[in-house]
Amino acid sequence: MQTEVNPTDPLVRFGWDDDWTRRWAAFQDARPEQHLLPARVVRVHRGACDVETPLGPQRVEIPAGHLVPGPTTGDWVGLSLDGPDGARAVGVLPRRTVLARASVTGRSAEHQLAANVDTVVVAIGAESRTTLGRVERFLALAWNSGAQPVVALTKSDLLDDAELDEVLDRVRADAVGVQVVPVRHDDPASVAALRDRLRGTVVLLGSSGAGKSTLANLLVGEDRFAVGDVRSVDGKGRHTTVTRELVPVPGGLVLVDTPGLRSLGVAELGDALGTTFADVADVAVDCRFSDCSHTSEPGCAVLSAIGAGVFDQRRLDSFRKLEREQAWFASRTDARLAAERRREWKKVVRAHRDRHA
Ligand SMILES: Nc1nc2c(ncn2[C@@H]2O[C@H](COP(=O)(O)OP(=O)(O)OP(=O)(O)O)[C@@H](O)[C@H]2O)c(=O)[nH]1
Ligand SMILES: [Zn+2]
Repeated sequence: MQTEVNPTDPLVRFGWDDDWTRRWAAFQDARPEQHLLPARVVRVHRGACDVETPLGPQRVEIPAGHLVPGPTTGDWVGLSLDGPDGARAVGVLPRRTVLARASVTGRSAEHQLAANVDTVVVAIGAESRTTLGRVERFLALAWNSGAQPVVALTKSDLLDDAELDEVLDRVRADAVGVQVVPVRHDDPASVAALRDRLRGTVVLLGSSGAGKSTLANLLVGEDRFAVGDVRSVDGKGRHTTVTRELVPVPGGLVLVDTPGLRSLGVAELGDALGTTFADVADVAVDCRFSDCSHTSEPGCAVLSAIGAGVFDQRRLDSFRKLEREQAWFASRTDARLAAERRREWKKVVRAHRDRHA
């Protein structure tokens, strides 16, 4: 008896699903003359990537500028095996989602953290009194990527029941449309409850010490990620996971390990800001003036809602802060584009002058 072996089966552990089968068929149809293999980017190096292929892991060279967009962790790529010097990536499959942030260097280019993420787990230490503004920022980042956010309220064992209920209420009120799940490392049932809400490729985001590595280990079922007060001795400060990796989780998830996001900028959030602050945005449509700043205008529905206790002033402030940041980012991007246009224009002018000199 013969059973059909699907050549992409080994990739299921790395997130291959029916949707990717379809996307892959379209990708191949566009390149009928090539023999291609699908592969997922597990780790990105300068000029090369580690990928997982149906034949196992492999390192492929990616010459600078060879692939646009450059592959990022989580991308699916097409590998050609026809070349003289081993596997070569010929293209990146259209992405389902992209998790990105404004670059740490302050330059205006977005910094891509991971591609094709389905679920973003925002880890918040229940005991940490994390400013909720920070949570909203992580949520906005998640919504903006196209992935579904879920909040894990970690270390819930550090609070008594009454305290936990209070924190849960507070976080649930601010995480509009997002499941908030309390977890603790000594309670497997709490981890299972979280896991039930995850699907596909999963990223853990959260402040340093929020318990991401602990949670990752619990999900994977082994101690793969360094936990806790490990500090590097190179003087650079904290020890965190430095390479992003895809780790298959038993039961069909793929975990992307991201280093602690220390300076988390908000790139162009677009609609994501409105989704994160759906409660405020829903009310704001009832303001008398369409450009209401919700500070002192008559007929401001947002201020009325704050007065009536629908949400608090802090939430509005947080919304405004992220809005300002977004506007700043957009202006930086505009400035950069304008500078590029000027440079292009100078080239044109110079070429013109040279021709007529
Ligand atoms: N009491 C308690 N402590 C926890 C729990 N989860 C994590 N911790 C502790 O919190 C500390 C930080 O946990 P990590 O998992 O390293 O946090 P992290 O978010 O990965 O931190 P970075 O790697 O710096 O980003 C460690 O000392 C953990 O032992 C929990 O459920 N309960
Ligand atoms: Zn208003």
